[in-house]
Amino acid sequence: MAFSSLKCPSSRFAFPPSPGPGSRRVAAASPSPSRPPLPRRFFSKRISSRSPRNRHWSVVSMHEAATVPLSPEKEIDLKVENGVASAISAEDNRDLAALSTSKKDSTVSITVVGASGDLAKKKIFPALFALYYEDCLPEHFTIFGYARSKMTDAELRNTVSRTLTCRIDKRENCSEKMDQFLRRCFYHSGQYDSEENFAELDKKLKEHEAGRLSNRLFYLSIPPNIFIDVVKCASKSASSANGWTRVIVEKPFGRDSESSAALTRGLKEYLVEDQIFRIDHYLGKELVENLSVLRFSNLVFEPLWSRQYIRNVQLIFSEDFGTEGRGGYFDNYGIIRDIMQNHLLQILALFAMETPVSLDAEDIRNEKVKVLRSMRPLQLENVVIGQYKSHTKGGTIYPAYLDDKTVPKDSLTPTFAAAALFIDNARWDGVPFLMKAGKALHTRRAEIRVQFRHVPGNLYKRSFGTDLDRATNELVIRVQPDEAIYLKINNKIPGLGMRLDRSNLNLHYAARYSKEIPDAYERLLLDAIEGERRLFIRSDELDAAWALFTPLLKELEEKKIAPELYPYGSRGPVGAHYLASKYGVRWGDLSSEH
Ligand SMILES: NC(=O)C1=CN([C@@H]2O[C@H](COP(=O)(O)OP(=O)(O)OC[C@H]3O[C@@H](n4cnc5c(N)ncnc54)[C@H](OP(=O)(O)O)[C@@H]3O)[C@@H](O)[C@H]2O)C=CC1
Ligand SMILES: O=C1O[C@H](COP(=O)(O)O)[C@@H](O)[C@H](O)[C@H]1O
Repeated sequence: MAFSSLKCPSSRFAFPPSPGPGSRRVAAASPSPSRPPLPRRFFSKRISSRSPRNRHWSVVSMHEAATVPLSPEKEIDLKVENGVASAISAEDNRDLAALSTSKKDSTVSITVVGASGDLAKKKIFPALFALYYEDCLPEHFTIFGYARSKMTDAELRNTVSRTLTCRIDKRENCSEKMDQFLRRCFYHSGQYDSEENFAELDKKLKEHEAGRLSNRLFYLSIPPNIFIDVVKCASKSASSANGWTRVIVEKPFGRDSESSAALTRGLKEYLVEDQIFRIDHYLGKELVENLSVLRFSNLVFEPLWSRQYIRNVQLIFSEDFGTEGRGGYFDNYGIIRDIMQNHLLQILALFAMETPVSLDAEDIRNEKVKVLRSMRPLQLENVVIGQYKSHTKGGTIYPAYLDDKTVPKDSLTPTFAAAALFIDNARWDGVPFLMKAGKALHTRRAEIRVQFRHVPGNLYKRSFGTDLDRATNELVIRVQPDEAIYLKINNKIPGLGMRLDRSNLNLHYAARYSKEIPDAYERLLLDAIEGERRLFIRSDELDAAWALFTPLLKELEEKKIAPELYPYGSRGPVGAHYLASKYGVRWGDLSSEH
């Protein structure tokens, strides 16, 4: 199967890329004076100037050096050898051309490190299968699971097969596709800090790559304390000798500014920034991807996107289950680090950033960093924390957070937090951005709510009364479940009288689009394979995010602030309402007609 015949959407970006990423990539690939040389040869990036032919750049980039026809007057070739970027000579170019005569000559090897774990089984293998089913994976690919657990290939396949689903339901031959997919999955058992074990993996990968140009993706689905060991061994013993090597890193990226910086330093001893794909799976969610489209491609929204028209913005995450089974991990992090500092803050940055120069990853990430750096560090008086307690309902006893055996009996770790954040720039001066995240609440939901100011004057005072803010427009972007975008408007109730109500202009995805929405991990894995970095977190974004939260986290811990208890399955601590009302805000999700 050739790429031209892929069912996979061939251009996932509606607009051509900006002409500029080349220069930035050069900078990223160049070594800083203090960076030690890369342990192996990281080879070749090709950067094209804008031309009609690279309109489908995401597909082109899937094979980078292997797929782009040589055209010296239009393209800059870069060779990155021992960390040093230099132009490729004509002779090199001929070698490269020979090496890359056809895309059939390249292959992608995906190694899931921590393949025996929960995330690998629950998300990564199913996402890879979905990509395979959609013909989004290249013709030549191999998937390796790597972990310490002893397992044969057959055992891995058996385990993986239990989690694969034919999500794309109306298609036939799903079980045949599953068999084909599983035949391309293999397993290698090894230690995470053994270069020797990674060299064995390298040998096996080479056998599968069969002399083709090899591109390698490592997905670190492991606890963060072993990230550096793995990156060291993989880069020394199992990185690609002639194609790209990329590493997807799962959160948490540290616990605070210092540990995050240390992790980044550790990773950068073996990788350059461009090879590091820090994943935040909320950025791969359909409605989060759509945020920029909604805002920047609709005249009815973009001019309203500022303090002039927006009264407050709410970012809400809630789960109707507790931390059961993950208490050990969670207790070390808490809800602020688990959800707010990453998922909700990333959404906020996308929501509030200025218009980027283009849709290029660096342009978008530059704007996100700017807005994050314009934010006021969080203060204790603008934060409420909570922890769920046991609750009995309908004869069922729901456990308290502290009932988890892996959680210390006196833990003060918050399972709920609400916060008011502010962006001190011209666009958002004075507008509260309210965040709320909690476990074991009454519902599962993630949404963005934008409450607009009231229309000046009070023409309809007989209908609205004096509380004009009750009758403002509200835009709701429901990320999950049941994806939707709806706008609350004031409307005349049909009839001879003049009575108003609030009704929704509703874009309900299930009703509007027949296609099933891909899982966030599918989009992100495909992006990493294609080298598209837009939805991954750059290190300066991460620094800015930690700078906002670190002082607060330290203060909470040093002062041993006790969380307000709330019953399992409730709407959370009352303190969250007081916090919102301090800024004249009502949580939109708690109103009677949300
Ligand atoms: N699970 C989830 O829903 C989510 C997970 N994440 C992150 O993804 C990563 C993987 O998550 P998950 O699969 O749940 O993690 P697991 O705890 O299941 O760990 C994955 C694998 O890593 C190995 N491992 C576990 N603990 C240790 C240890 N202390 N030392 C060495 N190896 C260890 C085990 O493999 P073996 O013993 O076979 O070597 C295990 O199967 C983590 O960083 C997590 O924070 C992020 C978002 C959601
Ligand atoms: O990263 C995390 O996300 C999940 C929620 O993800 P979702 O896609 O199911 O909404 C959360 O449960 C977990 O605590 C957190 O680590």
